[in-house]
Amino acid sequence: MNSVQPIPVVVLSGFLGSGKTTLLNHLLTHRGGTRIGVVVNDFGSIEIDAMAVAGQVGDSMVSLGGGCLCCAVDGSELDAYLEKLAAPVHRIDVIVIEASGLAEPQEMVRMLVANENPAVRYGGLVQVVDAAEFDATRAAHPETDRHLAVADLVVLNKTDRVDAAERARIEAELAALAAPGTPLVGADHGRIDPELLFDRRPWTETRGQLSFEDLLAEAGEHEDGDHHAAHAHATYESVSFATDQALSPRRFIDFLDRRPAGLYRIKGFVWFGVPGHQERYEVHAVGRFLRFDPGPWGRGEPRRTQLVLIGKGIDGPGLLGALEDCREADPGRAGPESMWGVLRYAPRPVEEAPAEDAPEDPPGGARG
Ligand SMILES: Nc1nc2c(ncn2[C@@H]2O[C@H](COP(=O)(O)OP(=O)(O)OP(=O)(O)O)[C@@H](O)[C@H]2O)c(=O)[nH]1
Repeated sequence: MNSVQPIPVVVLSGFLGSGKTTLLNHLLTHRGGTRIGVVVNDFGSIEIDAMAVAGQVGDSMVSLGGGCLCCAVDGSELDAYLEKLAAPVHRIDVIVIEASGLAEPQEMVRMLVANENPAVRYGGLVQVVDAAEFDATRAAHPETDRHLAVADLVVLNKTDRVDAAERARIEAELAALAAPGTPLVGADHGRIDPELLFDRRPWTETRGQLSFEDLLAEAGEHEDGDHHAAHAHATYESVSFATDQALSPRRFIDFLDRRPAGLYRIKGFVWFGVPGHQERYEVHAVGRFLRFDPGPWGRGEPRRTQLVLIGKGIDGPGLLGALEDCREADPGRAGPESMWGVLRYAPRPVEEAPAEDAPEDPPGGARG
């Protein structure tokens, strides 16, 4: 059985000039030891420094050429690019697609969800909004509202260009346009915490020996850390939860369904212990987007649940209490139907999985 987890593919969408490239540059320079694969329309605006620091120049960078990504590339072409990026030799941890400012994000999401390559998985849709141009963009491009409705995370960028009252007004409008519970993050020059989108590996985890490039990037991180990165981190809170008891799949899904909008990200793994579903379920939530990836436990690895929750203005003790209430003392008695809620958010069973471990047909797709 293949224990390598599929690489999440995050789509960065937003109207022309909203700040997608700026945000992508920020992610590239604050990625820690994480290796980011990038798919963009053109490299013109990606800072060469960021690319060099990220060690992404060369084969793992893929340009789709000019024009609108969705229109210019059909599904099979995108699949080929993703396959190239996902080749084990690149050791890519996350792929970010910067959709052209004119792209229909739904189309991109559809292509990714339909992608049959087991090496990648759809990882959520981030919609970047220009605070200063919000009204003008909506008036000229009514499809903006539709794009907001399908976003998993909304980034209100260019907050430096509006005053507090204007920002509050736009935030209220965005909350009404986005699906209920969609988190909204404010940003100045795209400076969001990269942890909202992917796990940042520490340098030591990915490198045996630091190369010159790594040292350069590390120095850059520390230098910058005093300003942007540290600032971004300071505005978020994170809470950790761990238990050796199994979690009730029904209660955990209920917890996730009711998660507050300020809870931007959840990552970790869960042990449900339900007969036929003894795998380790990796959980990954970005905003409203939710995904479970079942996989094998390591040899001798204790069965347990470990989660990190990241958000702003979240009630840490309340969340931990709610997670404690999800614990299940006797998971062996649960029927397979108790897993349906979880399996709705899991990918199709992998072919190599032993028959007795293969999940039943889930009653829905993997989209949250
Ligand atoms: N004042 C201000 N300017 C910003 C901010 N974010 C980005 N910009 C500027 O806005 C312009 C457009 O930003 P980009 O990151 O290129 O936007 P984009 O969405 O990638 O643009 P397209 O590729 O044309 O769709 C650039 O001049 C940025 O420097 C911000 O938060 N505040």
